[in-house]
Amino acid sequence: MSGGEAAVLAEGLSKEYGGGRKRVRALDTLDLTVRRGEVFGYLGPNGAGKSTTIRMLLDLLRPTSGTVRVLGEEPRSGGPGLRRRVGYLAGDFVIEPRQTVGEALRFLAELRGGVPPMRIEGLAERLDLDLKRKVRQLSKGNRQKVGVVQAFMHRPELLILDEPTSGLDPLLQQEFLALVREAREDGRTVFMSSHIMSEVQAVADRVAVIREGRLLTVDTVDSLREHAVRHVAVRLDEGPEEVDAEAFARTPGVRDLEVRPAADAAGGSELRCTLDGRADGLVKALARYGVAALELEEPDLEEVFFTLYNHNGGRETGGVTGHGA
Ligand SMILES: Nc1ncnc2c1ncn2[C@@H]1O[C@H](COP(=O)(O)OP(=O)(O)OP(=O)(O)O)[C@@H](O)[C@H]1O
Repeated sequence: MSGGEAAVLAEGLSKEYGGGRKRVRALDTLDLTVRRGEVFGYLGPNGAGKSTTIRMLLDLLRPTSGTVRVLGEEPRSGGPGLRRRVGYLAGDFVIEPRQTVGEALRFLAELRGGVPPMRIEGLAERLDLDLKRKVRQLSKGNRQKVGVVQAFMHRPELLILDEPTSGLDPLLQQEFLALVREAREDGRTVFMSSHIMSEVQAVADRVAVIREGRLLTVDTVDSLREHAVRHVAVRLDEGPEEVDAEAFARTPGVRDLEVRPAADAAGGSELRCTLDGRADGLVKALARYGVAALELEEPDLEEVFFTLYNHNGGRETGGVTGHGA
């Protein structure tokens, strides 16, 4: 095993479906490195190419061109040995409907070289999954839980999760995110795709954003947050006529400035603006005044993604939501 290598390495990875006039370029010369031990979010709207990428990592699809390595091996030649080191949750996870959940999981556990029954029971309990139910009786959310358990149960070095929280209710999404954090604490690597920023920002160290098969950006969540737009509201003791609005408007990062009399009759004024990036300039400009109250909204990374999706490359895309749709 080559511990120093990246968990996932893709170079010039491209995939085309179909031929002739029906040809679809689903992925276009993608370069990607997922480091060992990180939680890596893979974000993009529907149809961006996320599942296509993931299927190539698992050798369920072969690239049209380019190369990919997973845990230092080529998916194509890694065989069962490599598959045991990886936990995979497919976007369209399906299992044999006639078995009970427990039987299905025990069967999958055998394929992965064995898993202590307590481990399966513990995960099922955390996700509130009944092992005695027949698979065919399960709701979509419960089937997704089976998918989560089978991906995590053998403590794989690398977890590859395609839209893992789809169908899970909010409480279980939290439990799922706790599992992801625990995997990272154990030094394992998680690669998870999503079209929802909020769930990824809660756990990911870095995120890649793709659209129409191309990589738009790769960055740490912290850095994205630092560069994100925030809405600011400040209550000043001074009235609007005493506030130098122009000086504020010139402050680096400040946009959409408004200064108006405070809503109540107590005098003073209310300053509102949006802030791009760091807050230093604004804080220094405010220091000249009496600041009665200050609200600095947490940066909304969803806005960053809307901007990336909609302004990079010019064409509009849909399919991005801010909530667990
Ligand atoms: N088997 C296929 N044959 C033809 N085109 C395909 C096939 N699979 C995917 N595509 C197309 O390739 C593009 C990328 O699809 P992909 O499923 O990888 O996107 P995705 O980001 O995973 O989106 P979603 O979240 O909707 O699954 C889309 O335009 C899709 O229509």
